[in-house]
Amino acid sequence: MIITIDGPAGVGKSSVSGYLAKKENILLLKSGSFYRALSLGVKDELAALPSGDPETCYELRDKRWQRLWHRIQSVYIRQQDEQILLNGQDVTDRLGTPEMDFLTPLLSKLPPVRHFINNLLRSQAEGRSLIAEGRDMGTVVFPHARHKFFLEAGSGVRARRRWEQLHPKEQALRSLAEIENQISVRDKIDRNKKEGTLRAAENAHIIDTGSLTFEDVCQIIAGSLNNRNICNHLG
Ligand SMILES: Nc1ncnc2c1ncn2[C@@H]1O[C@H](COP(=O)(O)OP(=O)(O)O)[C@@H](O)[C@H]1O
Ligand SMILES: Nc1ccn([C@@H]2O[C@H](COP(=O)(O)OP(=O)(O)O)[C@@H](O)[C@H]2O)c(=O)n1
Repeated sequence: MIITIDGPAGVGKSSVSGYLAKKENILLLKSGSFYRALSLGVKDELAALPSGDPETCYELRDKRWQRLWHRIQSVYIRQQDEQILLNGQDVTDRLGTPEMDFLTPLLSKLPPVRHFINNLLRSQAEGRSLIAEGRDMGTVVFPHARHKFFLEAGSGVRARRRWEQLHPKEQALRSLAEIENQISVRDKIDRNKKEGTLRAAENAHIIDTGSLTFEDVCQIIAGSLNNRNICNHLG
């Protein structure tokens, strides 16, 4: 059984899918973590590009692109339990930084990068029951998934949730408006990708989480899965 949960940043994908995967004792594949790990792996090459954006050199297919592509193909990413290993090293705690928030959409909008990660995700999933969360799990990576969900909420609500996740020291340094702006920039890139566009699959159950609690969302999904064992202590 494959369950997909897609949606934009801060909408609740990772917390809801993490909870459900634990309750069901099935694999959770966080596709964003794979894109983030790849960005971390080629961060120096990205920084060397003008404006740090690889799109131009990809379109020109020039030497800089060949160097970057060669480097991408040499990166080895694997999920082990809940950890993400980059070339054998646990990098899970290094993936959620503002730098990775910025770099990852720039890399993930390139079609060959998406094909590279899609193959990795499918190979991790082979023959297993799982929840896959991200942007295009229900539309591209697992189009035949039995259960598809798409979470949405306004950027203001999502920014507040992200801000509340920060340590008080970081909250003092970053305003809500700055975080909302960064989320909107990321949404724009993710919604305008040539491939793997952020959008709901036609047969996805769309849930607006903006005015719902975490528990509400879990219950709606559990109800839709028609599985009383999931979230049963919540209801
Ligand atoms: N329905 C909800 N209402 C309020 N807060 C939520 C809800 N769902 C998730 N959260 C909280 O919002 C924050 C962002 O959620 P997260 O699951 O990391 O989003 P995403 O994976 O979509 O970026 C987390 O602190 C999470 O606990
Ligand atoms: N299936 C996916 C998942 C993530 N991504 C990219 O990776 C970035 C980080 O994804 P994430 O899921 O870790 O981000 P959050 O929604 O948790 O903030 C996104 O902004 C996308 O650019 C993607 O292109 N396709």
